[in-house]
Amino acid sequence: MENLKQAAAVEAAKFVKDSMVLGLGTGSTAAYFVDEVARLMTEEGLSITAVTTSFETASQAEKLGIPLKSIDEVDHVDLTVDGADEVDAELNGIKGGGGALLMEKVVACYSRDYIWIVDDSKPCKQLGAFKLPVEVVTYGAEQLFRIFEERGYKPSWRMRGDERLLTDMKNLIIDLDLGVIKEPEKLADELKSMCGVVEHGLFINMVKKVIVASSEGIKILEK
Ligand SMILES: O=C[C@H](O)[C@H](O)[C@H](O)COP(=O)(O)O
Repeated sequence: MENLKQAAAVEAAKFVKDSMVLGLGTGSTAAYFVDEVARLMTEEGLSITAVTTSFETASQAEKLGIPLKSIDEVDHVDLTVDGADEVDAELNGIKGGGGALLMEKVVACYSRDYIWIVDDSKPCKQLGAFKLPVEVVTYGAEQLFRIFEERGYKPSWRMRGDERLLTDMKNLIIDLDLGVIKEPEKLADELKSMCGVVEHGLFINMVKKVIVASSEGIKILEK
């Protein structure tokens, strides 16, 4: 599995050009891409500026000497490369398994190009086997949890040890166990309209290319 994640990351690095502003994703697959960007800088002399999607990725990039800026300090992002938890045939997906969905979505929104790198366990027919993360402000979170229960969305708090996980942006995550999501766009609209919901892990019509690594090799899915 680790080899596949790395293979997808190395493939994505082929789209990196000198002087780019890169968005660096979060998670075990994206971490290989961050390593690869550092290698391109040191071994091939590329000059890169990066924007990160979590404190965890920022810490990795800093250790590797990749120059970082915040999303508010750059006038554009050329390319963002990130992992995903599920990807369907339309290249819609679920992200946020590592709790970084909000910063990931913000950086993706402001990126000119956006690629996902996944191993072959991630593509699926329909989204929903993976619990859908919803990031909510702490104030009123119990009300949202109760409403999700009433709607049959089987919510659970994202935990870190015995405590509710606080995201990098100091919010909570409620995971919804929805089963097959028949109408992702409708659900996305519903969630976005709920008071106190900051963001959800449905990434619809955002990614242009998905690099899938399997033991057979690399496959690139494009819109
Ligand atoms: O919050 C985490 C992110 O959305 C990750 O990109 C996603 O969970 C995939 O992570 P991994 O590559 O570790 O499976």
